[in-house]
Amino acid sequence: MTADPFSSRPTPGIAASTTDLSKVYGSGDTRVVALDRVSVSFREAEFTAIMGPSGCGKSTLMHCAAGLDSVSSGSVRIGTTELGTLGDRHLTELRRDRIGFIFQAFNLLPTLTALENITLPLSIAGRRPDRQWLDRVVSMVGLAQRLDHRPGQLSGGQQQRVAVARALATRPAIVFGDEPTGNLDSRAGAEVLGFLRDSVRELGQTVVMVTHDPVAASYADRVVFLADGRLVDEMVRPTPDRVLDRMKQFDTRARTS
Ligand SMILES: Nc1ncnc2c1ncn2[C@@H]1O[C@H](COP(=O)(O)OP(=O)(O)OP(=O)(O)O)[C@@H](O)[C@H]1O
Repeated sequence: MTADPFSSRPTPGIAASTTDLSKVYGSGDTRVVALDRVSVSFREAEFTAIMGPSGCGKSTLMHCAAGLDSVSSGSVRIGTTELGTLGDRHLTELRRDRIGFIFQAFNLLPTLTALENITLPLSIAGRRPDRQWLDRVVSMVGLAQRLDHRPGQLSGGQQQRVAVARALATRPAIVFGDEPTGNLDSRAGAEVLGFLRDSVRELGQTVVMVTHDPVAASYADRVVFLADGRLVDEMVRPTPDRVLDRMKQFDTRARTS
């Protein structure tokens, strides 16, 4: 019998989850265990930051959870759908229709206007934009006056706002950001983080963001900490100082072990 990815019951309020997720790169001398049996849930309408020392597996976790990378063992769910049961075509459709992505590099198409970039995922999917939703997203990120501009005519912060609006345009089940403010100065970064938080508070979006910046993490509702490929801690209602203190413990441990 073929496994039906839609058959099993979802856990209410969970937008995405991993169960005993492991990811191993290479083999023999070059074998790296990037993730070691990580089980984590991302609740709906919650903003989660993933933190931890460099090389601890943050990006790998995000890429596996978003179906951008294969897993070595364990499972990943987006809503009710277990990604391991999907073939390539269904996985591509799921990424396109149900996941929004924001990367450090804005990844906008230079020849398209801001509006065309924002609606591109919908155009590719052959979907009509939900006008009301689009208007809310565009006004939330403050781009109403810039929709006809091309990326080259926008500042870095404005370009990343276009990328945020593009990620939200399809009204995805979950938005994943990999260091979304990594290329921005602190003011533009704060704006983008504010918009991500607003998308959670005002629009009920679910956002998961990888960051190394305690200030960025403090915009989240919850921070999960990875170390050496394992989930080691979590913090609710983080502040920059508390996150910084927690990160310092990793540094101390690394120096004394
Ligand atoms: N394609 C790959 N091939 C081999 N090893 C990899 C690959 N991608 C990542 N790794 C290794 O897996 C581990 C986790 O990498 P990952 O990029 O997820 O860490 P990270 O926490 O995001 O790091 P950083 O904060 O420095 O970006 C690291 O040891 C890394 O060297």
